Amino acid sequence: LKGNLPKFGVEVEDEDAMSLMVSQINTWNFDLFKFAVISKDHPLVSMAYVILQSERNLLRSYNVDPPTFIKYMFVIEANYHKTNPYHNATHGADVMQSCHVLLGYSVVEQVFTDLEVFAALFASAIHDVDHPGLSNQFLSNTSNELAILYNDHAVLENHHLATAFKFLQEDELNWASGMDDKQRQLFRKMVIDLVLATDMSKHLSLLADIKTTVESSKVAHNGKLVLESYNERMLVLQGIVHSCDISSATKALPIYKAWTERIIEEFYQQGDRERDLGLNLSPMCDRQNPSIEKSQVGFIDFIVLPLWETLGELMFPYCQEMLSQLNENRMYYFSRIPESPRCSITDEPEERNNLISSSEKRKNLR
Ligand SMILES: COc1ccc(C2=NN(C3CCN(c4nc(N)nc5sccc45)CC3)C(=O)[C@@H]3CC=CC[C@H]23)cc1OC
Ligand SMILES: [Mg+2]
Repeated sequence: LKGNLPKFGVEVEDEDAMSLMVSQINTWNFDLFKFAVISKDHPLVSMAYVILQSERNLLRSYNVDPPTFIKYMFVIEANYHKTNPYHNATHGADVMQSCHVLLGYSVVEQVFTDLEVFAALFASAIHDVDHPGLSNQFLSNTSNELAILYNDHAVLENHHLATAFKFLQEDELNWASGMDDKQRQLFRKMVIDLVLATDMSKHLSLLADIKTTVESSKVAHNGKLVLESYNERMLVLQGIVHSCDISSATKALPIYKAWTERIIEEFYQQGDRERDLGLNLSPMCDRQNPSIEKSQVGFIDFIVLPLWETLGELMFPYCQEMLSQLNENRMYYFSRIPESPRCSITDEPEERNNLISSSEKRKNLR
């Protein structure tokens, strides 16, 4: 079935503009929003084709029929909700492209087999398919059928995986029929382990395990990571995919701000439903009590920075640009944390004179 596929997997208006973007596919500050426009709203199909076929020639390595693979990716892309401000196909393409950049660094290149690289890139592409724009906690709190089906454990992540693999069962979408059974079994196992590791409730244990590996990891004389067991290799790949899933704050500020606006609007939409249902509002979900700047600083300080610092150690000297961008982005939001609302005592004129305003305090701190 060798239909003549378009150069980028999908028909585009402006081949030159697309070629120019694709020439930047290995850069960290790739503009996925622009790419979504140029690919005529097929960012995931074209990203998957460009990376797996044109850049890495992985489809041929596993006898994957390109037209079948493209048909499958169109179905995956169509099952990302376009109406989600954040968890849509552009996010899937973003995590896949970020993963492609990290796996291209020499410190990990040649360390992982082609099948492991293929599994990590594919897992990134499908890791949020059919995301409802609601959190695991919300699905459990509302006894959603998915929470019942998966017994409140990694509900979304189990659903993304089951959705992606269910489509693979359909003959006209089964691009993996060319793999031998052993490869297909290992590929499936790795993709499952990788997507389940994107569940934020696993973050602290994953980070602790990666830290242990960093301490023990022997970086060979040629500057390559030496990873013995399957578990160690999987752990590093899980760390890479999870880091890419929460990489927004390490990107150029305009890109980071765009992702922040999107996740906050998605959280607000969940909060609107929680308010209507008389449920307690989840953190960061109350549009009537916005805390965007504080939430970003908190997310960076407690989650993103500790993870990326550890990844920076593991992949040293790579990932240093991400860390400096992360600090710059942190300062952007930290310096915009609004003054705390005045408390009652400042209503009395004499008390007000005694209190240094919080912005003056902050100035002194700088
Ligand atoms: C661009 O900006 C963002 C992008 C994504 C998210 C996400 N956030 N969370 C959780 C993170 C922990 N969360 C926290 N909860 C509490 N109580 N305190 C605190 S302090 C700090 C956080 C926090 C809950 C949401 C998810 O699971 C998403 C699905 C998968 C990966 C990351 C996604 C967040 C962003 O900016 C905040
Ligand atoms: Mg997810």
